[in-house]
Amino acid sequence: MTDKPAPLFDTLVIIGPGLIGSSILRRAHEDRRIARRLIACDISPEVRARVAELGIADEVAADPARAVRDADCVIICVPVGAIAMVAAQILPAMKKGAILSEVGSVKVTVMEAMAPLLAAYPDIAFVPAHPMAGTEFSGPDAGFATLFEDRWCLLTPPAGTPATALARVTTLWEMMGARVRDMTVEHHDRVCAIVSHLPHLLAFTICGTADDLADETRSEVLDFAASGFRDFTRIAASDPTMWRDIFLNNREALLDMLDRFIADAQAMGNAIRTGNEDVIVSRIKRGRAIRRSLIENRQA
Ligand SMILES: NC(=O)c1ccc[n+]([C@@H]2O[C@H](COP(=O)([O-])OP(=O)(O)OC[C@H]3O[C@@H](n4cnc5c(N)ncnc54)[C@H](O)[C@@H]3O)[C@@H](O)[C@H]2O)c1
Ligand SMILES: O=C(O)C(=O)C[C@]1(C(=O)O)C=C[C@@H](O)C=C1
Repeated sequence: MTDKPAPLFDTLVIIGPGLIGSSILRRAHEDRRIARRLIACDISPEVRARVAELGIADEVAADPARAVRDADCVIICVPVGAIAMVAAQILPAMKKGAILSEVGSVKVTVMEAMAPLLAAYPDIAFVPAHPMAGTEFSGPDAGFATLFEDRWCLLTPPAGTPATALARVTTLWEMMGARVRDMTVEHHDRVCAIVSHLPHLLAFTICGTADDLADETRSEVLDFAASGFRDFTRIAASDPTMWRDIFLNNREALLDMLDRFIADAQAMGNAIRTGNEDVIVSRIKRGRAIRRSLIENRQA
């Protein structure tokens, strides 16, 4: 008889088991090679009760400092603006050698807020991660075990991160089904500004613009929304707290991408105004090519 190999972590703690946190829990609950013991901790009593009902964690806790005491790895899955506050609550309680991670959609400001906290705990390895996967839904009911399948997970380890900690977090995300890439926090925030944050800004804005139109036009928007507009409304349905935090924390990169977008949109407007078919057609062809390459890379 062969002994079963030890799981990647003995105790894995998820703080904030919403869409992302509960998806990690679901996957780890299905695949017990990831962790022997799963603990979920949330500030909301309703979320805690729901996670207990769903049965996706071995324990559900209210007090973050108590929840992390035995953890080998803690992943903070709360909105970007609350990550450092949660870290300040748990770092003093974590054991030496443990790994602290988070899944926030913005990295520069999180790293700036975390650096002074982490300086007091040199024995904790901090390995930020960002799974490029999600939906417009939030909360523990929205999660699913295959959310990260074939998606990218971007890691932004600070200089000096122990190689073993980085390797374990890489393995964790690979076991979640993701493909993993390391990058700097600055590069991460610029990439996400164009591929995720600007598209959401445009979606929220176009829905607002349509809604601001006269009553008669608004009814037409609703009547005929089973079209291109509908695709914008999906991401425009996303959580206000999460997106407020993303926009305010990735301010510079997002505003830079917005300026570039406005210039390009104006160029397209000019082409339409002057009847410049070549510019119009080449833009459309570029869009089609990008869509095709996403499909080929299994990202659409
Ligand atoms: N939704 C996405 O598509 C997506 C994708 C990748 C990364 N992210 C990032 O992941 C994080 C979580 O997003 P989500 O969509 O899972 O959010 P969510 O709203 O579904 O879940 C967040 C959970 O955190 C809890 N929470 C909030 N403040 C807390 C605190 N101080 N202490 C303990 N618990 C707290 C909430 O009660 C909630 O259960 C965010 O930082 C977001 O930017 C989101
Ligand atoms: O698919 C969606 O609904 C998402 O909004 C997911 C999405 C994205 O923009 O791609 C949103 C925010 C994240 O940080 C990562 C992924």
